[in-house]
Amino acid sequence: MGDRQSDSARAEALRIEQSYVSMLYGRLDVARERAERGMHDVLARGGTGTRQAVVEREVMAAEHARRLAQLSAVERGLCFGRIDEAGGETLYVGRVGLRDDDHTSVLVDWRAPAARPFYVATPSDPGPFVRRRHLHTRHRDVVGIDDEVFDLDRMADGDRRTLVGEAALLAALRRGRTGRMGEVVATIQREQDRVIRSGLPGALVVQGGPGTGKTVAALHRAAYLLYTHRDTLERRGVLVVGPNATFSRYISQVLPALGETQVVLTSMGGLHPGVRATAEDEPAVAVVKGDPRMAGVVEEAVRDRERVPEGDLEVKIPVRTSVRGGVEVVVEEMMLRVDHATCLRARDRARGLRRQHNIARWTFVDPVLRALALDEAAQLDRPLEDGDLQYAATTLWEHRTVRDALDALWPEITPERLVRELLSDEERLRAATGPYLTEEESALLLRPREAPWTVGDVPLLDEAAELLGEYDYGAGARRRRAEDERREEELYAREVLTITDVDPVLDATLLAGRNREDGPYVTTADRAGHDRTWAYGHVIVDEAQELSAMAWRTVMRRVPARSLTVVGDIAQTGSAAGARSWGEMLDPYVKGRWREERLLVNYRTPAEIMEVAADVLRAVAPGEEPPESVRFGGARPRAVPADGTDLRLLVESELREIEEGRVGVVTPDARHAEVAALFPEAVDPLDSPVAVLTVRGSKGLEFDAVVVVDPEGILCQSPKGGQDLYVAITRATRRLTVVYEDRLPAVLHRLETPIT
Ligand SMILES: Nc1ncnc2c1ncn2[C@@H]1O[C@H](COP(=O)(O)OP(=O)(O)OP(=O)(O)O)[C@@H](O)[C@H]1O
Repeated sequence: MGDRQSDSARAEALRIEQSYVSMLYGRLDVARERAERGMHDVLARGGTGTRQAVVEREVMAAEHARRLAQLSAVERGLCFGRIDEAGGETLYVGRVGLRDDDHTSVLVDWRAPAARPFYVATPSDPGPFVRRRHLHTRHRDVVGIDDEVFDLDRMADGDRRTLVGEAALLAALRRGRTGRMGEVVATIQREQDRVIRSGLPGALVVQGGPGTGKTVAALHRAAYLLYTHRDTLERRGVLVVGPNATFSRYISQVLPALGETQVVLTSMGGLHPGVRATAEDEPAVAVVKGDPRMAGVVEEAVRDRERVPEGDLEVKIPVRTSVRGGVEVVVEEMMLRVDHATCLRARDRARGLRRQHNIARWTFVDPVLRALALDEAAQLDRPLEDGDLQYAATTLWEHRTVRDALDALWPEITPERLVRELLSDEERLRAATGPYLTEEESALLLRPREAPWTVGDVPLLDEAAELLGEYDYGAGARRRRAEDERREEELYAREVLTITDVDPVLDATLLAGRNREDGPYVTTADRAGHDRTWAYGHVIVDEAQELSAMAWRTVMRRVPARSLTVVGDIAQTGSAAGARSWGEMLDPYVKGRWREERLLVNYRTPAEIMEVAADVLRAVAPGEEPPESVRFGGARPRAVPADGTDLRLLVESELREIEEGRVGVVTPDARHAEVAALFPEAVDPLDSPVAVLTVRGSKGLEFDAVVVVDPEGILCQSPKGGQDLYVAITRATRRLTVVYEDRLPAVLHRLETPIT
């Protein structure tokens, strides 16, 4: 009887919600048709007219295009919940705001202030609200409902009869993992909401244990900030820096699913345009490279490229050539000389200007060239008039020998060449590190010339780029001119926007780009991603505990306004050059201006597995408390000896156990290749059902079942081995199996072992 009653209550609730949701999709269709028609009309008007008319047309076309893209992105799960007040008022919350014909709001955008109670009301602090209802939809159908009741007594009778469901959050967390992080707008928790809606200025640190939703909250924060501060952020863009390229792919779908595209996703290894560094340095090398003293080393390396000859400068130039057998040969040469003091003066003047090396080069080259020209004239007994001197100097520059001689003293040089030669040339390295590093530290940096770029090299490249300035100064000037022109057009477009009073969400940057006859259709994110000197409006750094002091210098250069979200967990620091405290890394830039939010609930890993992780954490970081799991249940975490275990069969049985989802096999660095060879089908760490990863490669990811291979090997692989084991264990959303070699590390005593 009771069951039948609740069945009919569910059916009744579903019917009511379906009718409302159908109405919302109707509104969405109307809005889409309107945008499509608008676009069509604008394009039909043709492509000629005054500049004003062209810009106006572009304004409208861009507006309709943006609106269309936004309306398409919200089709799936358009409306995901409602919140009811005691007085009978109801607010539906969804991915976008919609109004009816009378301009009454029928759906509130999740980022709008009005939607906030949907996320923050709780039974202990409900405000005027009595119930939160989650709606689950498939395509356009409402297929499920979950209710959270704050105050049964204050609910209207009709509503009380149609109460249904289980906690929406737990349902969301139980789903099998797909290999891509999804958005969680429907189930954002109160503590996460505080992070998401925290103000734009200053640095916000989001500290939280594994699985507390730091990443997911930070990405929703990006969407919230772009919605709330669109004016500032759309022009400047938002940069998200993750630990590696796989992680960037893992999170890449979250923001587009929220309708946001103005975001650049990259990793530390990708922050220097033109370089994709993936290799990692040995821990001892990483510590030296990440040390702030390296800024001095790079500066010294640049100074080392600003030399004067030991004595006078001597350069041979050809005086007479003849062609023999079709080849030009030098018949007579002369030696030109510039005295040491003149060279020294030229260098000191060029350095004194405090301009970047490649730009100051001309201040050095010019007087030396003139002195060479004067010497040439004196030797040939050919007095030079004032105007002739410049000409003679320019002519000398045509000689390869002259250019080579001056390049040897003050070369035009790229950051890549500077850093490569610094790290592979013992003499250069010694000269540059001398004032800053010990001999042992310096020796650690030396490597072969053909060594691949490492992630730790990127801050050095960035530092060098800052000090060197543009390579090919002429090209730089041309690019800057083009940028100025573009900026002017953008300003013009903005004015038109104000005059024509169209929707302010229109991106004038896009508009200016479209106005250019030559340029491709370039978004802010596109332009920013290719420009090392781009100043972003906001920067989000994930797994931020791994960044070295030098890496922070690189990141901070990208955000002069110092508006940042710094996401991480000090207890998970795996890099030897990483953070021991947030203050240590952030104080040099935002002392007194950073605030911390803590996330304390683990949404990923069930309590049984977290108990095992907690033992590991206590051993490496006494006093640190692991986050509390929101879920119990699942299989008991277990340990099996490697001897007598077929790893392939074990993984296959794990795949069967989870039915839907993925298995992650986590190994010590040294055993990765050997284990990966057992699973040739595991080609993609995100898309294959099985992924074989080192701990570093698994950072930020999660798997339904995790198999940790050789825990002792992980513990011993670096001074941060304990933290690594903690990270490996906490990747699991449902099952954990540890495969140990000779004996199980004592810290894992809680695991169930086979009875022997
Ligand atoms: N409010 C929520 N609703 C639904 N799922 C959530 C919520 N918060 C977090 N999750 C889920 O919990 C898991 C862990 O989240 P996330 O990866 O953001 O955690 P994290 O703190 O960055 O973890 P780690 O430090 O271990 O990388 C993800 O699957 C995420 O989707």
